[in-house]
Amino acid sequence: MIITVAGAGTWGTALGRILALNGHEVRIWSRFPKETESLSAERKHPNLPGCVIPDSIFFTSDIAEAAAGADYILMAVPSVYTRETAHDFAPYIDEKAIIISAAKGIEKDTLMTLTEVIGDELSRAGKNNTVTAISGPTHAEEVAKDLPTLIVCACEDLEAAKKVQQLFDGTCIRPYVNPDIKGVQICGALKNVEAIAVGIARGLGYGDNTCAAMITRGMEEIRRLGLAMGCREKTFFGLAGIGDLIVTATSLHSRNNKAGYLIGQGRTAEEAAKEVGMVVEGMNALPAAVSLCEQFGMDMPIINAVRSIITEHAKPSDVVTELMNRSLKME
Ligand SMILES: NC(=O)C1=CN([C@@H]2O[C@H](COP(=O)(O)OP(=O)(O)OC[C@H]3O[C@@H](n4cnc5c(N)ncnc54)[C@H](O)[C@@H]3O)[C@@H](O)[C@H]2O)C=CC1
Ligand SMILES: O=C(CO)COP(=O)(O)O
Repeated sequence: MIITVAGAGTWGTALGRILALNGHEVRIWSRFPKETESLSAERKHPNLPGCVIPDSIFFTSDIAEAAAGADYILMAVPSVYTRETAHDFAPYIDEKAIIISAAKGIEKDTLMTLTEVIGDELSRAGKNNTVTAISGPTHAEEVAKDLPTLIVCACEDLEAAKKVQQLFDGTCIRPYVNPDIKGVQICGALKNVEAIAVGIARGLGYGDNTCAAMITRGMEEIRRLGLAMGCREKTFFGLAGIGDLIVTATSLHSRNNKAGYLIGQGRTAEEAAKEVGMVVEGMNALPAAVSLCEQFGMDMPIINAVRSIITEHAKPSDVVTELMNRSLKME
């Protein structure tokens, strides 16, 4: 199969590498010629130490060249660039190509999932390609080392989801299928905000009890919102749900967890994001998460706590005191 990866960050590169090693013809596109030229020449990614990029991968910053004849377009740019990238790719995408969204986020102004954003741009260009999503506990740094990893391939069209599943069969990634494409993406976007909260708790010096409690209650608030949005309950207890929240809230690879830790240690959100130096999707997703809570009338105390700290500059320790002193409830 010909697979075009849009996005030459750590995730696009790690996915491109395993798909190329699995026998597919892989092209990786980045908007920035400097990035593609350096990756093509060096065959290594600055943020994936020890990972060798196969010689067979072709890098380009030319969309027409990247998309021509591709069977799959795998979108791996950060969520805030998904719409413009889908818009720019749309005219060049083959009508039979399946789109795979690998980024995690919700569009701030429309509250669309990223597959909805991509579908919207395709339909504006007169296209109706099937759009799928992949998600799960998947740090690029570990996939780049071929460590066993599990994902879900999500699409209401199960045949399309199974085709995406087939692409990964034989790699270090064991792929499952999940028809609940909305639930999978709500989990992927919101777990990043919850992971910032857990990172803040760590940065404040709290212990494993606190972190486990926040992961558990964080998942519960995502589940409540997801159910109100019509998602499948099982998704929240699966790879894209609790699986991804656990890895993001506990892994030293996690940019969201790291940004939260730095905030807990006293940095501002801007300073923390700068220090992390890669995309912190939980910060991008925060406004949409807050809007969804309001729209669906949901009480989401941990997401609200992150909002108070990041957007209202509340003192993290005061916010934790407030959380602990909320009225007593049934679990
Ligand atoms: N890194 C990981 O372990 C995983 C990341 N993801 C998701 O994948 C997405 C991408 O993340 P990473 O690869 O880690 O990001 P990254 O921070 O490594 O890379 C950012 C990339 O964004 C691209 N970019 C910057 N401005 C752009 C623009 N205007 N248009 C198009 N591209 C632009 C750059 O080419 C750069 O390579 C995120 O949504 C992330 O949540 C999902 C699973 C795992
Ligand atoms: O989505 C991810 C792991 O599944 C990556 O998380 P971070 O963006 O926090 O590194």
